Amino acid sequence: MNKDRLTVIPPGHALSGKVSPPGSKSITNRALLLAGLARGTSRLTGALKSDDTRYMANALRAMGVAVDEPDETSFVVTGTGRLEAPSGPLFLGNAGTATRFLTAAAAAVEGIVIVDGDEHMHKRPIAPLVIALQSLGIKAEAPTGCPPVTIEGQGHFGTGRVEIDAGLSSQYVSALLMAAPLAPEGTTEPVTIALTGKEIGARGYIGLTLDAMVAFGAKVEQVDEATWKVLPTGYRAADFHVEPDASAATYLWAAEKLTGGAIDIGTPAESFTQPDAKAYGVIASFPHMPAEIDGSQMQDAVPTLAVLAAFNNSPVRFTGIENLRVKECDRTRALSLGLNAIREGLAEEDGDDLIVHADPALAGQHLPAEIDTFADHRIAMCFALAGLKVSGITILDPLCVGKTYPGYWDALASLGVEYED
Ligand SMILES: O=C(O)C1=C[C@@H](OP(=O)(O)O)[C@@H](O)[C@H](O)C1
Ligand SMILES: C=C(OP(=O)(O)O)C(=O)O
Repeated sequence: MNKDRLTVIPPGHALSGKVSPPGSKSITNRALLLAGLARGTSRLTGALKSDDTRYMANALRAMGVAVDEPDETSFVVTGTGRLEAPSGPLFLGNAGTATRFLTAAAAAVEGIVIVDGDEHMHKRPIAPLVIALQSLGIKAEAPTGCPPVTIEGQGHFGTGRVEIDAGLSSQYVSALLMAAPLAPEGTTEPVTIALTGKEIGARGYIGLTLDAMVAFGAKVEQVDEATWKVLPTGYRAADFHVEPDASAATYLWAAEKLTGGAIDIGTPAESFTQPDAKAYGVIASFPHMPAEIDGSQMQDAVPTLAVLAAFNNSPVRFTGIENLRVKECDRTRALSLGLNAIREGLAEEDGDDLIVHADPALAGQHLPAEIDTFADHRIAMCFALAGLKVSGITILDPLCVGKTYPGYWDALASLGVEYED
C-alpha cells in the first residue's frame, strides 16, 4: 500500500458481510489507566490496539507498570498501586485521552512528569485542566496553554473541591474524576469535582469514565448534574471487557446505508454505552436526514454524518460542534475543504456551524479530489465513504487511521472495496 495516498474505487455493488469494529479507544484507555493505578493484575479483553492505546500502554510502562499483550485484543496489566516517575518525557502523539488523563494522574507520581505529544497535540488546549490542578495545590504548568505540561507530583492527588471549565473538552472532567481516588494516605475526605457551567459536550463520556472507575473499585456519588464526589479509595485490579468502538461503527453503518447493503458489525446499535452510538438513528434516516443535527453529544460521529449528508436528499446544518475545531485537527475546516474539493459549494462554514448542501446526484459521478486529512483518522475514514459512491476520491496520508482503527482499509476491502495508489 502506498503510504502517501489511496484512491477508493467505488464498488458498484451493495456492501454486505460481517465486519466487527475494534475495541473502543475511549474505554480501552480508561481501563488501561485504571488497571495501571490499581494494585494487582487486571486482564482487559476486547481492547483496542492502535496508536492511541499504544501511547497509553507505553506511558504506563515508563512509570513502572507491567503491561503484557498476550494476544491482539488483550492487555494484562500489573500495577503496584502507584506510578513511578518516568525517566524522560511521556510522548503521547496526538492521543487526547492519554494526554489529558495522564496529566491529572501524574499528580500521584512522586517526582516530575512531562506530558508531551506531537505537533498537533501542541495546538490542543489543556489550560483549563492545568488551572484546575493548580487550584488543588498541585504543581503543574503548561506555558503555551497546550502540551507539553510539566507536573511535579507529590505522590497523591489533592483533596477538597475543584471547579473545571469543560467547555473545550469533557476529557478534563474525566481526567480529574479518574485521578480523584488517589488521595493522600490516611485521608477520608472526598474530592468534589464541579463544572463551572452545566453544559458539557459529549457528556456520555463522563458516563464511560464513571462506569470504568466503579469497575476498578472506585466510589463516586453524583451530587447533581454538574457535581461529583469521589471517595479516597484508590483502585483495585479487575478483569474488564471492552465493548467495540461506536465511533468506528459509524463508518460501517454509513457504508451499509450509502450502498444499500447489509453489514453485520456483531453488536446491536442499542447495546453500545458510548455516546456516538446515537448516530445510528441519524444514519438510519438517510436519505432523509434532519435539516439540523446537533452534534454536541456525538462529536466524533459528525465527520461520518457530514459526508453522508452530501448524498442526502436535502441540506443539513450541523450545530453544537464548536469543539470540532480543537480535535486532532480543525475538523469543521477539514470537512468543508474536503467536501468542496469534491464539488465546489458542497459545504459552507457558518460561524462554528457546518452546512452541507446535499446533492444526491453526486453518486455515480467521476469527481477527482485529493482529500487533505490533516493527519486526522476521522477525516480519512469519513471521506473513504464518499469514495464508495464517487470515483476519483484520493485520501492523502491514509495510514493516519492507525490512531484508532488500524484495520479500517482491510475491513472495507473484506467487504469488496478495492483501491489504487
Ligand atoms: O473521553 C473520551 O474518551 C473522549 C471524549 C471526546 O473528546 P472531548 O471531551 O475532548 O470533546 C471525544 O471526542 C474523544 O474522541 C474521546
Ligand atoms: C477526538 C478524538 O480523539 P482524542 O481527543 O482522544 O485525541 C477522536 O478520536 O475523534
